[in-house]
Amino acid sequence: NRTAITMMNKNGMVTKIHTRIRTDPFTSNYELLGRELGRGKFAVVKKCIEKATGKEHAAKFLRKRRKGEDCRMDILNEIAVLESAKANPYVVALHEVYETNSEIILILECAAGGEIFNQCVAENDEAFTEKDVIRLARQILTGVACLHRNNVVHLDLKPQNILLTSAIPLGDIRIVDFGLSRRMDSVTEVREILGTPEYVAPEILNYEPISIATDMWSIGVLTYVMLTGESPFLGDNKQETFLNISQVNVDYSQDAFEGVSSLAIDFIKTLLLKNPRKRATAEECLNHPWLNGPADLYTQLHASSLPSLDEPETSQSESEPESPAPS
Ligand SMILES: Cc1cnc(Nc2ccc(CC#N)cc2)nc1Nc1cc(C2CC2)[nH]n1
Repeated sequence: NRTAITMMNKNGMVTKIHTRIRTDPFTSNYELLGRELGRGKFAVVKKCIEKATGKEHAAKFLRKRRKGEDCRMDILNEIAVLESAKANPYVVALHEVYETNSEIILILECAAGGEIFNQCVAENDEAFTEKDVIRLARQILTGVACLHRNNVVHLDLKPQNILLTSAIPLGDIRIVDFGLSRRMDSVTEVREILGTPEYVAPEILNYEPISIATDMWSIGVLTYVMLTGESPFLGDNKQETFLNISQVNVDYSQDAFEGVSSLAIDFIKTLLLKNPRKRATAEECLNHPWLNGPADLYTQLHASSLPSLDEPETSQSESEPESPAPS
């Protein structure tokens, strides 16, 4: 049972973690529930119950040895990032850490609503309304703005890594999986290829420096998926997907955005820009009119393809936006 660990990563950066790493048996204090919540290449997540309190948690089992390499430092990096985000209401909370010979086990807050991915691809009334997306996007941006203020970049933001405290009624978001995250100090340029093909930014494909703007690209993709249910760059294979990203081939047609306001499209366009320096920051996004309008009325009256349903057909062409609604 150690108290604080100071570690040096390959860039020579020193990181300190304060979470006690317990070596008594995890099963003495937790009961595993059969349901597997998620599975990554080197991790599996299962729901568990803390015996002392009866509280539900998510136990993330991380293998220390991967492809013959000792990856303990990478896991301690994930713990350090979670610790640094302890005050961030939209980042999943870290409760305890256990270590065995082969694994490190993170006991994390359980977000019972699951991945927003499920609602992104849901049909009809289970899918998000634009008003839902505005509220969720504000929470994601608030959480990411806090990470970026601490020079932490997530590098794997996607609908599978944004969870909900509750799906029905729609709860709050929790950002999870900091397995690829980095602390961006001014010196080191992170150039390894990371992330999930559909959501990675062009600079990752070109092995150019990664920055907090890399996360902003992914938020653009995430918002596109939440509003349309489609993944903007997904091709029939990896090469096609990479080409779509590199050329920023995005479908902003009224077909793709049926019933979605033109302000929402403007918002996405501030993020899906090839040049990272031109992308909006999380703070700038939070000031975008799409996220600051009179929600209901505005989005109804400005849905880019539908005339407002309760208005008689006007001579105006459908695509012309009507005068802004009275506040
Ligand atoms: C109900 C539930 C359903 N599906 C997932 N999926 C999922 C997605 C990404 C990762 C990748 C990670 N990390 C792990 C599981 N997590 C759930 N609850 C969690 C999951 C967690 C912590 C983050 C594990 N708390 N509550």
